Amino acid sequence: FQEGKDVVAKAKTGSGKTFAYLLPLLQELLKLCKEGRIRKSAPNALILVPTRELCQQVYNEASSLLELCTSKLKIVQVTASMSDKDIKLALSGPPNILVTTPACVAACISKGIVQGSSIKESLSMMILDEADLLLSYRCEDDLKALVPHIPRSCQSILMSATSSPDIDKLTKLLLHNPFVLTLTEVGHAKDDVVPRNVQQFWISCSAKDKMLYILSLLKLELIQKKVLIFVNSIDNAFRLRLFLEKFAIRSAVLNAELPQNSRLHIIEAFNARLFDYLIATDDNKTKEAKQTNKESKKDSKGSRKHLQQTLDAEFGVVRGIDFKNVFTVVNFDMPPNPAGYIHRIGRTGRANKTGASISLVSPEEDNVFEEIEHMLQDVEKKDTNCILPFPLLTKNAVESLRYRAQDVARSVTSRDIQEARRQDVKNEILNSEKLKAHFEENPTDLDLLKHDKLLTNKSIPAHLRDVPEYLIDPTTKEASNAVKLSRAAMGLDNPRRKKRMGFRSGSGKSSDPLRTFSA
Ligand SMILES: Nc1ncnc2c1ncn2[C@@H]1O[C@H](COP(=O)(O)OP(=O)(O)OP(=O)(O)O)[C@@H](O)[C@H]1O
Repeated sequence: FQEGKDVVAKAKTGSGKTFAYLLPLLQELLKLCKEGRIRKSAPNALILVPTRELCQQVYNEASSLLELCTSKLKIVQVTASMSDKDIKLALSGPPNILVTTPACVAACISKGIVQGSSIKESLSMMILDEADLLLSYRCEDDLKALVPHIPRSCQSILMSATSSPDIDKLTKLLLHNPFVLTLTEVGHAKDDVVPRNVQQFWISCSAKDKMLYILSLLKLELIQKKVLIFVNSIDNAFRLRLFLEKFAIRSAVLNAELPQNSRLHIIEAFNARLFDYLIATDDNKTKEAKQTNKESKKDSKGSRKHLQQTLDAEFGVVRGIDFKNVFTVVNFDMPPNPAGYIHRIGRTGRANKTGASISLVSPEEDNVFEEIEHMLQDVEKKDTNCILPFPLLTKNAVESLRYRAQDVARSVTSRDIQEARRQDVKNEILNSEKLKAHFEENPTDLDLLKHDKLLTNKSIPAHLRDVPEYLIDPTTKEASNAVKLSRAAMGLDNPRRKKRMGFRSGSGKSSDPLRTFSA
């Protein structure tokens, strides 16, 4: 980079790519400042990310580094959700660093908010972060619109966790004879894609038994918290949340329908361990989003359609997001392809922490599971299976919960799901406004961040809240105790540590039904 070359850098998920490009970028800008070579008609550095959530994350990380710098560099983030007036205001100055999405920068150029000629004059550096995802967010045309305005002298860095034809396409489009850097962990193969500290497991089960299996994993405490659960549709997310709620397992749902403030606060609250289970849809390419695009053209009335229209085209809450201390990632629904799998399980095992992933694979998902296994075997050049059968859940343990699970699953109707979905968006819109005002005044107060509030107000019967001792076989009891012991060994239940992480005092074991359960 110091030689002025473009760089394509590939490194595993969670390995610290953000600082890896921010540090040289800031160093270069500070050098230009010192030498009086900063041009001021447009931003000097452009950081392009695929989603709004990543804009916020990168902006936060860069701001934390800038606070440590002696020369003051100005950074702003702009996204398509902002009004033209706010974007103009943000870009006045102009800032030294602009964090944005390709769609937003293309819109700024086409609306004349930023002049192409000014970019050509001022831009010294461009970063394409999460480059493997940029094209999947339909950004190709936006990037092509930007190409004529990038000066030949601009140095570009492309960061990616996976290799793909999209990366090659982007490299050809935007970089000049780049230096390709593949960063590996010490002692590991060059092409490893999954961090070695993440153990991967799978469970074979029918699609209709998935609720039963996830209930067994969570209720019998066979997996380590915090848990991030992926589903492929918003309806599935609410079906699962309502189902778990009936067993006193509280969770929050993260999806494209929610206002941006709420999405960001849900991530913050989850990071601060205000709740342990987060159910997430991957991105805006869910079944509903595709449907919405068609429907919204036809009809703009009706509450369901209206809700769906609020799906955010720049949403991508999961990929690239730096979730803190997620121990287990569960694929309740399998991702559509191997790259999706890599990004999902990359939410655990970040910054060399230990993690695990568990995939529930139905016969209909066998094909994609095989593709994933092949990809891992090919890439990691291993003879052995990379994804092992999950050893801690016995057939007996699952069967002991079957009747309860089936009864409860039947009681969650499509109507309940639509109502819960509507209610959640309504709550979050209210929350979002309150939160905005509140956090402006009390930036450290996390009290309002209760995204796992009960969706129903019916009380939970004791036989669903607690699993009776006689239903739990000795093997499961042993496994559950082992998980608890390792949790204690990691200090996750230490009250001081909890306080540090943002738990309020008074939320003790006796007041929380989740914690009263004993296997
Ligand atoms: N040198 C370091 N030592 C310890 N932790 C670090 C270091 N550098 C970065 N981190 C932390 O590692 C975590 C992951 O970093 P980051 O989000 O940049 O990963 P990434 O490689 O971009 O992942 P992804 O591909 O999933 O986006 C962050 O919490 C970051 O603060």
